[in-house]
Amino acid sequence: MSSASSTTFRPFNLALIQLGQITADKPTNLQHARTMVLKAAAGGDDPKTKPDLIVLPEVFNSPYGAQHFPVYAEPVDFVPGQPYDPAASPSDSVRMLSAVAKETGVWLIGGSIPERGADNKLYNTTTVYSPQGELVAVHRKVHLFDIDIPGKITFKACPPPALSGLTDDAHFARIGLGICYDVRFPELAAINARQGCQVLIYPGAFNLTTGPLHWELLQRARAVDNQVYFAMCSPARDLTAGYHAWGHSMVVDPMGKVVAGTTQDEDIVYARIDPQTFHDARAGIPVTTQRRFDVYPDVSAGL
Ligand SMILES: NC(=O)CCC(=O)C(=O)O
Repeated sequence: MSSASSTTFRPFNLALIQLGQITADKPTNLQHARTMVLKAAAGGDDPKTKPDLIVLPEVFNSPYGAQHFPVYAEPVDFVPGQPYDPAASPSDSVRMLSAVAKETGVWLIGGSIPERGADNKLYNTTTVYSPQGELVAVHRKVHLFDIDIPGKITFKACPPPALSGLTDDAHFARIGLGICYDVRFPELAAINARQGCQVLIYPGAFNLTTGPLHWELLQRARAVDNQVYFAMCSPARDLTAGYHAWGHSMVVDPMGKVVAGTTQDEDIVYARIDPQTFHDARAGIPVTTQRRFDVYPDVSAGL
């Protein structure tokens, strides 16, 4: 992994798949996700949108809900620093994601899946693949979604918390990963930005109560706080499902402008990630060099 100061940042194309048709049948979900990755890889109407990096949403292979995660969980058995052959993975999802990344020759952030760890605990896990199909990064959701807004939404987290926050050095940028509720914790994004990430990508699935109020607000806040590109990729809304996702997958630039997005249906959002916008934001409003850790030393501890 390169150091923060030497990280490359080149223009690249990003595609977010706002996946629909997430059913109770996992093989059907995997097949549909694969079809949509192939579609996204072909690019949109404009050939200039052909993506270098494709993203799937949070929990793309299972219905969303703490009662479903133990049923759909798969072992991944990835140990950082040790060789890992995705084609021989015990996870059906990992094998599919690796194969489709290789087939299309694009980088792939495989949304997230319920994972059963070697410790027999459940995790909500993102896996990332190179265009050769290698598993290059794994992120386990750090902050678990556990809220109670009376009369609106109550969601109890099932898996125990896990720490990770791995970043992925793709050839064009350093990309920081989080999952959904992680966006509410500015510290995680700040740490990744200060480790040199220029782009933060969080698969997510907000709901119809907090989505309209906070989904865009939080992404624009994290983008402006850190002067980075920020993107979240949601499942499409399915009112017949137990959990109603907000949708609205979007990409925000380092000035806080929403540069691409969609509404609630299945769709593919294409965006051009432009390092010039990143450099201009940091040159024009130089907060990244103006921080006063002498005044707030507790925040700098450990970073
Ligand atoms: N999947 C999640 O973590 C949902 C988070 C959410 O909806 C929120 O309001 O936060």
